[in-house]
Amino acid sequence: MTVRPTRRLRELLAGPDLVIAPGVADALNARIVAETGFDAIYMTGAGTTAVRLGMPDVGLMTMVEMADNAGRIADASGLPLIADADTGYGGPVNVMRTVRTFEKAGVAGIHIEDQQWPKRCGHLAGKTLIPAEEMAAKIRAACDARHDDDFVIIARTDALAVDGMNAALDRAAIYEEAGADLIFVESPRNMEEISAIPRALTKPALFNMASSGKTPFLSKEEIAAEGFKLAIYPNFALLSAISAVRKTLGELKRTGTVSHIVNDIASFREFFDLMGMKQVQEMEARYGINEASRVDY
Ligand SMILES: C[C@](O)(C(=O)O)[C@H](CC(=O)O)C(=O)O
Repeated sequence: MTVRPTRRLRELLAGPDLVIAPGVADALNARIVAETGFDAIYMTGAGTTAVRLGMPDVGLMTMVEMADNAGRIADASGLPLIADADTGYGGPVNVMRTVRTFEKAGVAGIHIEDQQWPKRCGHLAGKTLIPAEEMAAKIRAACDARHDDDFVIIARTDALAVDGMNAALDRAAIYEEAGADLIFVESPRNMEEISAIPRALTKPALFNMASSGKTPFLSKEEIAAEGFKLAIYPNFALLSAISAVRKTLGELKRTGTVSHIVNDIASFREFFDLMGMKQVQEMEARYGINEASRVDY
């Protein structure tokens, strides 16, 4: 019997190692995360907004759009997925529906944050917060709503950038008390702030290895040594893709041909292998259809 993704995430979190979850915004990149051998995966909200809307992370995606995207990533990767669920998309009753919708999508856990809606990327200026008690009620509602006790609820606070470290840690304690399984203190700016976070908590801590440069770029050993349990790398796959696509299209525009770049990019074969064409052919063979397609591609 296959182990539920929620159980697998719980087992990873209970294990001795730092859990590393590269972020993606779509099913294709989810395949690459699985192929590379990671144990867990993250759905970035900033990346999802970029890929689905071509817009910045300022609270434009709806709950259903986010859960739909998450379901596709969970399916394509086969890995336990931690998904960005922004603010939970409303008050406690909205949060309950959010939890159930993400659960149904096959997600293993979500983080919800204490920003006011419309929220913005945690590494941008101009954030505003809801009161800590309001957020605590949302965390309680999230925990009550889950059908699967293994579904992981992560409370994120954006208070550090708004009200400072003491306020952020006070909020973290309130969210722990409300039942959060993990705590995500957004955008620590230096080693002193980074170190203070896991030390102050009673629950495991999430480290956001964001690309903004506001949080120092730490190695997995350094992140683990500080006492964090889960590290997300939201946008590095997407940022790599932007550079690669720009280079390829720039060459096409400049030279009018692709002949000189085909060896530098993924081949047609690699593309279909990555998408699971071999497995599709096996299924076709098992069900006796499409004899003609069972050739090498
Ligand atoms: C974690 C995050 O919410 C995301 O959308 O992935 C972003 C990450 C980023 O923009 O680098 C965040 O607000 O930190």
